[in-house]
Amino acid sequence: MKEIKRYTVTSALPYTNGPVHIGHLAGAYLPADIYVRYLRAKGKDVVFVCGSDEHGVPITIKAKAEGVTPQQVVDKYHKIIGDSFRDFGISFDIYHRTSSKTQHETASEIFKTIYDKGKFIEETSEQYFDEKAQQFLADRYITGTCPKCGYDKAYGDQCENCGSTLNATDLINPKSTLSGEQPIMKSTKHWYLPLDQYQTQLEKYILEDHKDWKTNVFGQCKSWLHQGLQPRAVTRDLEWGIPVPIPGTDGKVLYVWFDAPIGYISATKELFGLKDAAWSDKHDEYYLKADRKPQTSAASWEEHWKSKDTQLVHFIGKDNIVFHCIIFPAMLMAEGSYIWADEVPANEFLNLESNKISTSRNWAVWLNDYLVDFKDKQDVLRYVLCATAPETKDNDFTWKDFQSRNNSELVAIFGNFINRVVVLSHKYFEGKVMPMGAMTDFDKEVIAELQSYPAKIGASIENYRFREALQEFMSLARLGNKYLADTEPWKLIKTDEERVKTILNIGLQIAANLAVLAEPFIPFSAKKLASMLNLDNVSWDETGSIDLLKAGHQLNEGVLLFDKIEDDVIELQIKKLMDTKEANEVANKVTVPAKENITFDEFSKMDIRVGTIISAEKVAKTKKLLKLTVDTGIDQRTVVSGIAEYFDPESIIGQQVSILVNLAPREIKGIESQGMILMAEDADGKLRFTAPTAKVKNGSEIR
Ligand SMILES: Nc1ncnc2c1ncn2[C@@H]1O[C@H](COP(=O)(O)OP(=O)(O)OP(=O)(O)O)[C@@H](O)[C@H]1O
Ligand SMILES: [Zn+2]
Repeated sequence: MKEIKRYTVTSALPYTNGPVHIGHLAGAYLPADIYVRYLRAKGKDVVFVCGSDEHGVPITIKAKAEGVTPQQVVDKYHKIIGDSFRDFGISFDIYHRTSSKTQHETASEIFKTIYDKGKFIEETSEQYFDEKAQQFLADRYITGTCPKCGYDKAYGDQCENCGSTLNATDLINPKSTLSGEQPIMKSTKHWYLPLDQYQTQLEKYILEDHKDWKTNVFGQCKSWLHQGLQPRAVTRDLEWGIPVPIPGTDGKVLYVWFDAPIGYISATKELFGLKDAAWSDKHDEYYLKADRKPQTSAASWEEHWKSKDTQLVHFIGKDNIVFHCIIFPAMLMAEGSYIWADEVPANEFLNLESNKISTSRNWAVWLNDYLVDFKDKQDVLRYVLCATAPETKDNDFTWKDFQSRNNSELVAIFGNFINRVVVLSHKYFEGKVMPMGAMTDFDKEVIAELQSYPAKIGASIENYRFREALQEFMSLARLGNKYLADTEPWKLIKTDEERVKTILNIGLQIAANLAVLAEPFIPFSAKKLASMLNLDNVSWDETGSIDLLKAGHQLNEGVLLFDKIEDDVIELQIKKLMDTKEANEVANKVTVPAKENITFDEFSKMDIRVGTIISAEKVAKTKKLLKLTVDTGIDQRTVVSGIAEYFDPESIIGQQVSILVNLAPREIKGIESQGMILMAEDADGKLRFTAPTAKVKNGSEIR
């Protein structure tokens, strides 16, 4: 085990083609933030860096679609994303961006070093070219069928269905996303990182030295290495990006995945460069903390990237594993002077109400929207996303679960305990901490349990088991709640005030411990609680003690930490999602092609009439069927119709309908159905009656 002197913690650079959603948070940002806040509370040296990933094809596609420049696209989302991270309490030391000068310099320098060492392969090859757009088609400029899984919307660099990393030339039936045309082949020169030459070194690095990585991460790496690594192009024929830093390469830029991870390095560089003079000038631009410089004694950014005693930790989602565990380390191996990731605690994916979160389909809970709709409730989302984080397998976020975790855990357990102990202290002892008297055996048991929590929570965090850590934390809140419920100070106050002093002292010590231990998870509430308790500057290592608040210490007024979230608030969010779903269905619905021609005689065989529904009831034990009685003008007959999901029986009595009366009767669920009601099916799948625009006599023929 290496001795760790300092930590460099990174979260995946969010791609600036949209705001951040709850999937991003659960995958790469919230766990990192919890980890870093914990390290800070432990007094460790740490920098936490991130920034916007601003290059690459999707940005240029978006810019084109919106009629603006790529720079305008990234400026817009850099601000939306940066603001929302800050307001959500993601405590980056710097939120940088890859379009910055420092990034251009750093990425160019690293490329140049590898180039000068002769470690790239230079190769002219045939690449797809769109003749209409006069452009080479890299990455997302080309789509086609994935050769691995057959998905027909795979991109030139990756299949989002099976997760395979692809080369554009692997695609079956390639099409340009610029013109929709089939591209031609044209030769062009590119630089390749020969990953195959690093195979042995990577195998040792991962398969031998990092058997401790999370199973999902280790498993993916193993399968990559097992397949055998191939050289990978690290340049592209594009305008938007970091120009290839060698002469005669006009119109070529660095591949976005070569550029992006270097963003972590340049962010750290920028941070250290700003330490003095420029510190206050750059607060807004880089989301620096006015009140807190990074907690590190390192003299330069290099110590955080080149020292063997630095622990480098990348927080990412599962689709980024190969880039962080194989490609980025291989780049740094080729460069030669950097350390490689020590830990890559990648998460699986969070889904939303059983569907994959998607920026393009607007199936997401957007952080910037959440912060408006749930003002001052950052901690509720932080709590729920941590409690349900997809640490070992994909997981689902639902609004009902969000509501119930708030109401039955945060409000009913944690909030309730804090409220009781603070309110009672004010009521009985003017908000003063009373001295501890004789302890009962139960008191001693509770205190012993309290003492075990900081180490348990800490160990879970250090092992990247944030859900478990949060559960331990809540167990301590539960312990506090139970302690008061069992000792019932509100009853004892009439007979034994001395005993109540001890009970509330113990209760307040638990509350004070919770204030410190809560900080990594729910920092806004931790701060409120600490201020209620008039508690400051307690470090993680001081917790577990029953001496955090001295006898005679004055508490401040109590405030509620959490409040109940009502049904209507949740229903509104669910409705938003339903509206999105409907809009997507309508957008995706293709009109069914026309059927084959028929003769007039064939048409005339159908006897369609106008009738009126005169009674309707649900068919027992079915979801879809209604039993209708229809006055057809000829007779009154029974029709079984599959419309129960769309209409209440009572609401359709009196409705005029079109009915095919000479359809041969048939038995449905034991009822003879004599005819068929004609319905129109809308794009969203909803059924509507087809009826004359004004009332007509029952039995009128439709011809
Ligand atoms: N649903 C999700 N669950 C967990 N992690 C996710 C999810 N979606 C994205 N991530 C992670 O968030 C980080 C930033 O993602 P990035 O900006 O690259 O967006 P993305 O993966 O293209 O997502 P989207 O397609 O939804 O915009 C990455 O590490 C990615 O793995
Ligand atoms: Zn695929």
